[in-house]
Amino acid sequence: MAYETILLEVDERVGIIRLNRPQALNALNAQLINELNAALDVLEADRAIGCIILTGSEKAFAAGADIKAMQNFTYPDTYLDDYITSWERLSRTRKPVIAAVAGFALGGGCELAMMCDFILAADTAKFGQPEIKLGVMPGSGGTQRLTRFIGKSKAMEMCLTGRLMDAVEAERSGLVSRIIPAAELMTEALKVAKVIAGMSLPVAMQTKEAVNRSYETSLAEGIRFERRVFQSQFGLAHQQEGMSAFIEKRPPDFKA
Ligand SMILES: CC(C)=CC(=O)SCCNC(=O)CCNC(=O)[C@H](O)C(C)(C)COP(=O)(O)OP(=O)(O)OC[C@H]1O[C@@H](n2cnc3c(N)ncnc32)[C@H](O)[C@@H]1OP(=O)(O)O
Repeated sequence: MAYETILLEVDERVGIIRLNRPQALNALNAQLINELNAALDVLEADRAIGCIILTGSEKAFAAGADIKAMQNFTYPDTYLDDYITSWERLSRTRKPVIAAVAGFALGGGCELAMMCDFILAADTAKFGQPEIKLGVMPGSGGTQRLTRFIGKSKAMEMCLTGRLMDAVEAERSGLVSRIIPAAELMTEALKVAKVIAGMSLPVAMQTKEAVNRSYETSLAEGIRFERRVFQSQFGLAHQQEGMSAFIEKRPPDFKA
């Protein structure tokens, strides 16, 4: 497939998807979401890929849903076409996904970043859910995920006022895992992604699934799930390889 609004590249076992509508600060329209979803399908189907990075430009990860495209939508348009549901494809990605965010991650852009497994933020990053200023509310998980990340009080303030949060506040609040100088963001993201891609792919995917389970279930149920999956990993050759490598004082080779 030829992509126009994203760039897709592979570096060793890492798939890098770069949102690429610079003239509109990567505003998210149907074409971009379709291309993003198609790229995710490609990377998920390729067993050589162990981790995915989603990133944007220096100025904007994504400035939100394309306001010009949705300005004249009617309620039947949004309801009958189930507007925005297709954006959730990212949250169903089974392989680990890192968001590398520089500049604006607003509205749907912040929501896409939160659908990733963790966020590495450049010191230039700015997060926010300013939809209320447009007369609507977040529609792609913002009210739910932001609240889980940073707690009710801060999420409520951000969603009700549209206030933006800088990288320092985002790190302090638990929205991002780390702040990185903007010039080093992609180098560092790639380094982290390669570490993950060097692990056993099934174990990394199961670990992701188990951590995500903690959002959706009781503690007892989550721990039962973790225990069953952990026990099943003793059926993988990668368990033998990982533990033998430790004992033999050599790096593990999880490629096979
Ligand atoms: C409602 C749902 C479901 C989800 C949403 O995400 S709603 C959108 C939420 N996002 C926003 O409200 C942010 C809108 N953008 C801005 O406030 C500003 O663009 C900015 C603060 C991010 C950057 O300001 P700056 O002055 O540096 O740049 P601009 O001149 O404003 O933008 C450059 C260029 O990009 C177009 N742009 C920016 N954001 C969007 C967007 N979300 N949709 C469509 N187009 C966008 C902007 O119009 C301008 O284009 P022109 O040069 O053609 O005017």
